[in-house]
Amino acid sequence: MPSEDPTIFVLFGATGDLAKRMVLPAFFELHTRGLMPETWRMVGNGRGDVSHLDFRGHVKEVLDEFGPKYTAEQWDAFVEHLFFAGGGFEKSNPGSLLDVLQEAHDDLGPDARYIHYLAIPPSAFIKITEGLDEHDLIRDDSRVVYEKPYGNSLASFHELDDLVQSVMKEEQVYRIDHFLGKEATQNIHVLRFANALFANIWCKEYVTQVQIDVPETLDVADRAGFYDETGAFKDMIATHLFQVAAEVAMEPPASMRAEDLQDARESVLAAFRPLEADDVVFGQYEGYRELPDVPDDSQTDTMAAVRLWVDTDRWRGVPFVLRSGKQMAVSQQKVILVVRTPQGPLTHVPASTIELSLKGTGEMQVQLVLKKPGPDLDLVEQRIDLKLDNGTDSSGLPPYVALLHDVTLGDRSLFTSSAGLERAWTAAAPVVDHPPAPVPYRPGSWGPSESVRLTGDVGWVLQDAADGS
Ligand SMILES: NC(=O)C1=CN([C@@H]2O[C@H](COP(=O)(O)OP(=O)(O)OC[C@H]3O[C@@H](n4cnc5c(N)ncnc54)[C@H](OP(=O)(O)O)[C@@H]3O)[C@@H](O)[C@H]2O)C=CC1
Ligand SMILES: O=C1O[C@H](COP(=O)(O)O)[C@@H](O)[C@H](O)[C@H]1O
Repeated sequence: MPSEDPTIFVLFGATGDLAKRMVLPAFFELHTRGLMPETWRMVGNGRGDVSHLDFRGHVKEVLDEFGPKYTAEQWDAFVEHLFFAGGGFEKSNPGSLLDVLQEAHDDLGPDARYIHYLAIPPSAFIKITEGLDEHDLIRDDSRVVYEKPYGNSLASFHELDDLVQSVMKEEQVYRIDHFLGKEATQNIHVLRFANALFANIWCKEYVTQVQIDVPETLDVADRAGFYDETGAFKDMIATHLFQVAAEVAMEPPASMRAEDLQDARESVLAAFRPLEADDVVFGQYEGYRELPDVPDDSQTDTMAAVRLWVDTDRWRGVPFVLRSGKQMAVSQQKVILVVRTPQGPLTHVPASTIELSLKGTGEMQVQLVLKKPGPDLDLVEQRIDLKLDNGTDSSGLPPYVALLHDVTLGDRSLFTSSAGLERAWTAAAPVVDHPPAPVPYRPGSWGPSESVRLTGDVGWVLQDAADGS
């Protein structure tokens, strides 16, 4: 359902990497699916002087590389909405943005609302926010989308958020964490709250460990400068994987409305125990320091694993073990609940697992212990595989498309809140303040073997399955 409000999107960082891979294709997909507001314009912004025509050419190239297949008619209908304002944008110098916005208002009317999207490096968030305030571009109906990471530490989170809260209301802020926008992440709620089979075992009495394992084969060569300042812990663990952990660990919300879901996530984030040194292992792949823009003595983590404790009655004593890294053995995104073995007549039974893949529309595997057909009571492990789009005719919306759509509709349920992020950075603070030295690992491996210690007797489920152990 599209919004009826005439809308001017301002895309800061429109020529950048994220815009190219995700945001511009998301605009196109929303438009071709008929989900954009009825009247809209997008004004790209950047520091260079790019004509409207050149920007349109750039967007076409981007779509050819990263977008869905499209027809000439679809492109023609889309391109007329695209404009560019160059010369940068800040408090002391707005470049050409104000003039280009005036032209947009001449077309869409003086009351067209603004949706600002900051697809720029986090170091520029403050400068652009101050500029928006100075030039009266945050009105009562405006919305502002911030990319992640929203802060790099508890202190920098506060510095940014204090400014943001002073120039707009919390309801106007959309802090993106695209893992919350994944179809499969949203399915965690439904799987759990719609099926007693899962609802009843979603607690410490039945689950012995939760693993959120996101190894990537990707390297960081094309964004090494950014990555070296960030590292795996901040890029993935304290951001995306903490939010996914909160989705898994939350208490049932009062309803599925945005405020109730956010409340449930915030409450459980407050129960994340600040990490201790013994709960963290950092790795760095061999060869990383040879990349351009990476110092020879870089201590940046290209892999991080943590054991997180969630101090609620539901989860006390159950480790949530989170791992992610670059140049690892496989690319997977799994939430794995390791289920306790029942007390009963069968002994030495392997643990069963519930595995949820966060990729695409999601998949679920349940690993069960069954009787091997035959005269003896031999046990065998079997997997049930379920594609979560099975039996439906819908492929869902990719995360950036879904989240941008939610921004146009004013639905903040899949965005992080100020209180929630403060709690996440508080739990992460001991590691941010005193990061451990990274242990070297071989590219294409599972990272340093030291991380196995965090999983206790369980071991890394994904890794053991791949190794056949
Ligand atoms: N790339 C990715 O895969 C992902 C990125 N993100 C987040 O998205 C945001 C953008 O990332 P990405 O696109 O990779 O970054 P880029 O380095 O590509 O920067 C985006 C654009 O921002 C503009 N820019 C750069 N520095 C400044 C500055 N100091 N002041 C104003 N504008 C500036 C540049 O445009 P110009 O030169 O035209 O001014 C640049 O093209 C970041 O917050 C990042 O963490 C999140 C998930 C994934
Ligand atoms: O935000 C980020 O996410 C990607 C992984 O995203 P996905 O779309 O493949 O699920 C990660 O590779 C990147 O380092 C990080 O900045």
